[in-house]
Amino acid sequence: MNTLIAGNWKTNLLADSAQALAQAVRDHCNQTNVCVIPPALYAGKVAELLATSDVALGLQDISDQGMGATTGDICAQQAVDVGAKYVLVGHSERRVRQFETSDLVARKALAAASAGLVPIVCVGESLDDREAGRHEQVVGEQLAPVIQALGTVMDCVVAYEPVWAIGTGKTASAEQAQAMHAVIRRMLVDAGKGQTKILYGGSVNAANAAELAACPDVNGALVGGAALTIESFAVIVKAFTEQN
Ligand SMILES: O=C(CO)COP(=O)(O)O
Repeated sequence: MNTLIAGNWKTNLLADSAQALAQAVRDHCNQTNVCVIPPALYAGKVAELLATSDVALGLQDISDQGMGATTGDICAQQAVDVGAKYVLVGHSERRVRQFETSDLVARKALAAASAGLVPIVCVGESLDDREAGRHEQVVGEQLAPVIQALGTVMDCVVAYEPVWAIGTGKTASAEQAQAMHAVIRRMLVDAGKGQTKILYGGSVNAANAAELAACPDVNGALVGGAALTIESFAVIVKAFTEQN
């Protein structure tokens, strides 16, 4: 199964609903190519619920620093300790609201990989960038420092999430997604990382998943809103699993 379908729960859900959703994913999508990414506060409980399943756990962010004096952060070693396999770095909500630079994102990706986590590196252009025709350049500039920082590390995932498609109900068309994924693929191939999975994220839902999954360079999905109900998430998981 050369695909990955990750549900990013962002800052949604409380303890009870997070546990109920984890149980539902375990019961309906018990596959090694599925990952849930709950709020960090609930990661321990979710990890317990997933312990006997094939579903992987991810976290939404980590510090670029190791253990020590970084109040409020979570370090890579702690993410491993709680049972995480994946960690998102560079989500646009953090690039925009927490002013994260691509250099910081690259350091986070390296911190994750060095601790044995698989970083899911998020890249994506704003609406202004797309309308100005700068989208490929912007995504290239976001990805380049990460590729350089990761060096010979092979176990990473890239998620292309156009900012204008996140939470807006406005998905990139299959053509737009494939075109950008092909650009990303070329960069990865040039760096000797051609086998890296490239996920698409941004208003993926039960209705559009199959069309996106059919794109040759779309190897999975990073799902936000539609990952919060098992009905839609299970349909997305099935669509990508069948294509890959
Ligand atoms: O940001 C996303 C996943 O990380 C996408 O969110 P939506 O699926 O809600 O658009």
